[in-house]
Amino acid sequence: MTPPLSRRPLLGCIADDFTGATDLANNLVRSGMRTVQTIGVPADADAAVDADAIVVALKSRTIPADDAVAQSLAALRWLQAQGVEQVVFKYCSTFDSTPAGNIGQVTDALLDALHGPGQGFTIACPAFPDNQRTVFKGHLFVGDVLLSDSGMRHHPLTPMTDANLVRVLQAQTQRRVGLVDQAVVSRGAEAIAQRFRDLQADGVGVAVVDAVSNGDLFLIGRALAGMPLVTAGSGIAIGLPQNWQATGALAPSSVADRLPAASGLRAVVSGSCSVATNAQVLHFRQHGGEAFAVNPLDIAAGEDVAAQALAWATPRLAHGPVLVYATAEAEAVRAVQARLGVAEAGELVERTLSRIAAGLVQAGVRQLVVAGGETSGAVVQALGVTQMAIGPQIDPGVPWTAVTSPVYPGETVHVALKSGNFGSTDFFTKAFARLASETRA
Ligand SMILES: Nc1ncnc2c1ncn2[C@@H]1O[C@H](COP(=O)(O)OP(=O)(O)OP(=O)(O)O)[C@@H](O)[C@H]1O
Ligand SMILES: O=C(O)[C@@H](O)C(=O)CO
Repeated sequence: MTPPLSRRPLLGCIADDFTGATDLANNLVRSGMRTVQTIGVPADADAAVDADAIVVALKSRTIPADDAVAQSLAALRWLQAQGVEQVVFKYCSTFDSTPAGNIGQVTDALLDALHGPGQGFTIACPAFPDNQRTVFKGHLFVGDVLLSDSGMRHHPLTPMTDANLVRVLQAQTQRRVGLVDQAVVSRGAEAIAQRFRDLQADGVGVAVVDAVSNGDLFLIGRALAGMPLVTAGSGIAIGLPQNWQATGALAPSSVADRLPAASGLRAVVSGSCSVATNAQVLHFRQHGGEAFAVNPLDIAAGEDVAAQALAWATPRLAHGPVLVYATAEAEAVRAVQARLGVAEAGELVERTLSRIAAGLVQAGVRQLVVAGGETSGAVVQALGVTQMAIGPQIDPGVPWTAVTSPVYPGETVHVALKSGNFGSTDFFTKAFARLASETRA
């Protein structure tokens, strides 16, 4: 049964990875929506969720497109059962995908489900200016360089070698892809909405939308009022809540959840090989942090690397946060992939890091930072997490959360899921200081 109107969430979101989900939930909370994040599609179809927005976190970014579509449609059906008015399909601000998927394929499936086969219209807008992701003339920039000139060209699973999003998306979708460029966006919400109508009349099904500032995202957000499906990065959260605030359906709520006080031991598990994470690992080690490097070739050779890492970490945990990392520079990653295969290398490392994370929590870690979206997905699943409450922001896109897990009933485990490219160089030390100061009684 659909929950009563007054308790219905307004916005339902489907995120294609777990760090991306907390990133979106964080931005929604900061923009005035009480937000609940679930891990996977909850089993209870009729659960009444007391929140303005729900983010369903999937791990569907790099799985086969058919599986990603099936999981996304299951999430859509569950969100529809909650009575949501609008759905956001959230992907990476660096548009992580390949011609095999999954952004275009999932977008097609969601549009088909909402509007009928081949029908409907939506946007694609990965812009997140607070994290230096901007879209101009359909081209995605990371800081001052094109996506294809950024570290993303070496991504282990989804190397991004073309910054032209119209071209990238057209290779993944059956629908025609169009563009709403900055000249239109700067003219305001009505001009943007008119351009949506014109493009749709011309047979376009998905429009890449330029955005170079939060101001653009506000204007785009207004033009998205009533659009059943929006596909975007987390930046879009800045512009959507205003539509319900304008109708009175949403009372502005102020802040993220106040999380319980931090306690327990501290650790970082990192499987991200991004430029930012490599710098963060180096910074942690150069500033005296204790660190254990996981070598994928040792895992492939049959060594019990998880047991070795835990034996190394256990006596050190009492003295401060420890770091366990597979993070490596692009050249080293390529060498490993050449030996083991891309997917196999990724899976081996993810499985090992998630066993290590579970072992660390078993050993008393209650403050855990995880770096990397795929890695976070594996870790959160290994910890049996079902829900995450969003707390204080460490850096744009990365909040602390308090997790609910039947594996740790009654325990507070604080977890921060850091997207590969997010966070300042001193993130791994700053994060714990932030949690201590923000949750102090
Ligand atoms: N040394 C390594 N060699 C090969 N693969 C590795 C190595 N270290 C990590 N990996 C794999 O690389 C992938 C990194 O993806 P992950 O999503 O965790 O990080 P990211 O892409 O930087 O983060 P995000 O998705 O948040 O941007 C994982 O599958 C991980 O297991
Ligand atoms: O949008 C981003 O950049 C992040 O939320 C993310 O999805 C990284 O995995």
